[in-house]
Amino acid sequence: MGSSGFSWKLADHPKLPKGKTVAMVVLDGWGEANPNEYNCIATAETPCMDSLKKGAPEKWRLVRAHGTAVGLPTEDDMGNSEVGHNALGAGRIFAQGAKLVDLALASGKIFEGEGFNYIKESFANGTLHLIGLLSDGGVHSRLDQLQLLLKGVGERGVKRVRVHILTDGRDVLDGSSVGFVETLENDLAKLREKGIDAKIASGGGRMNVTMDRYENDWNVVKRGWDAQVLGEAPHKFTNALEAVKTLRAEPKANDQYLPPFVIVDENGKPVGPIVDGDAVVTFNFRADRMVMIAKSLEYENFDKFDRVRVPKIRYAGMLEYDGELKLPNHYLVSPPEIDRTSGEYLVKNGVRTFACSETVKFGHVTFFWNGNRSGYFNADLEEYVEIPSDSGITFNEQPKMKALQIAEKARDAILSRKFDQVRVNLPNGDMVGHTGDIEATVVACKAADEAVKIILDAIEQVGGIYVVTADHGNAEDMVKRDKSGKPLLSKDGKIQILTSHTLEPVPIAIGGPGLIPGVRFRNDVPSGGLANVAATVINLHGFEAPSDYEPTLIEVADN
Ligand SMILES: O=C(O)[C@H](O)COP(=O)(O)O
Ligand SMILES: [Mn+2]
Ligand SMILES: [Mn+2]
Repeated sequence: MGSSGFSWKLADHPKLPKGKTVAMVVLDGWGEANPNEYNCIATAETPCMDSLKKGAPEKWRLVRAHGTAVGLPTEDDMGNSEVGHNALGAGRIFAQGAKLVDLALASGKIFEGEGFNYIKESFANGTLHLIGLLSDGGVHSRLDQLQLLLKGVGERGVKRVRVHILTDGRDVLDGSSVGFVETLENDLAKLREKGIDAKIASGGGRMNVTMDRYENDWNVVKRGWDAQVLGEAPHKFTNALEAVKTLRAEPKANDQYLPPFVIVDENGKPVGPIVDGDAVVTFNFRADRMVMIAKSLEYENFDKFDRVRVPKIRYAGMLEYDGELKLPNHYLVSPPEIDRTSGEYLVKNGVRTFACSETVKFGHVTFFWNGNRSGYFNADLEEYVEIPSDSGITFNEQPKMKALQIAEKARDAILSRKFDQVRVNLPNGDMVGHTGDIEATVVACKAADEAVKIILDAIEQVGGIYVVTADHGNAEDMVKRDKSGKPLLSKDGKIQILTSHTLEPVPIAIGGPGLIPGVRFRNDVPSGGLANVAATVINLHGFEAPSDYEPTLIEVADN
């Protein structure tokens, strides 16, 4: 124990034994909603998850996974993987990036910090480039924050601004990109009225350009580099609105996957390549899909693709995206300090941990789980296994994804008895849900359910315990609804497919032969959320949770 009285040592739980293998299963994008034709989870055959639900209320319940329960600004904010896994792993609710940026913009502190002062030095002789996701989704970025940033730099001496847009259609409705570009163009026109040379310089769909994650496909980042830095892309337009409208008119085009484009002047010259002396800000607050571009902009030694020309720039992230890598070096807003996560506590108390997912969600059960920290706490006690995801496809083409392989790895880890906690993320409901393909999402949910069954069977064999939950909703509702809950129709009478997450609560189930008699969900934490899960899991490993953690969801009744 240090002089402050702090200790990593967890007290023994008075009733719950140690040494049981605990499987911690996170179904990504798996919320609870009434059955109907747009609820892919209800439509799919999910016998395993259905049987868990029969354990309600003692072994199955719902927890909150959106809004303030996960540190987001308002109850209208849907949950997402970052805040969901942060809460699951850290056991406390931290004000998250979205909120911290809001506060920094409202107080003006964002314009006084080290990061802003650093990029400001380029304002006199260079261009300020803003790169990020253009939508009001609030998952990775928010349009109103970009607007305030533009206004703020305009008031602080910027002479030339170029915005490199990434269209969304994943956290917001497909087709909404057009309206967001119009709004941004209005704002840029206002800056021009003030004598600032402000334009959109390039663009592309977020899943095709720049916003890859966990190094699944560096080509995505390269396409962005080519357009943003080199000013090269297969499509050239003189105006961004025309670009987005034209590219969207192609068969099967959608906002998420628009090809890269650059904006050129009347002579065909790109209006905003990034050159020596410029400043760059990536304005997304969320980390996972900014780490790769941050590396490409910041690292001197970089071999993931040929950058061709590496401009000498001042670069800042909206936030620091990786606390362990200190990436990037400069940022406008400090990230939440997510410390003392359950992963770190458990490892420091000797709990041997195995974590696994496929690439697209691998960082969720490692990096996000551990408070946006990469790497192991103790490589002797931990093993993190990444199964390579398919790349270059949309996941409705392969809706089963790697669920089976993840489950088999988890099963083997459980049966090996080398680990006390085996933690996985099953991506299907979420990744296929984001494609908006209802049929494929039903297949995806079935595959996830089969994977859960494999893991629970292994837990049965070793006398262990399982915790099955989810990080936020997605596949349980695939249609945009009006306030009364009725599906919204577009002008041509078609339903509007919801590709995004939802505001729904998620299930949590506990069980397995290792659960001692009397363990059940308490009924005095009705508003429990994802942050209550960490204390629950710590208890199931036989320890008391740290006193400042959100309360456990379980109790041991005297039988
Ligand atoms: O990044 C994404 O894929 C979406 O914006 C959010 O999905 P996730 O929070 O489940 O990763
Ligand atoms: Mn998720
Ligand atoms: Mn998602």
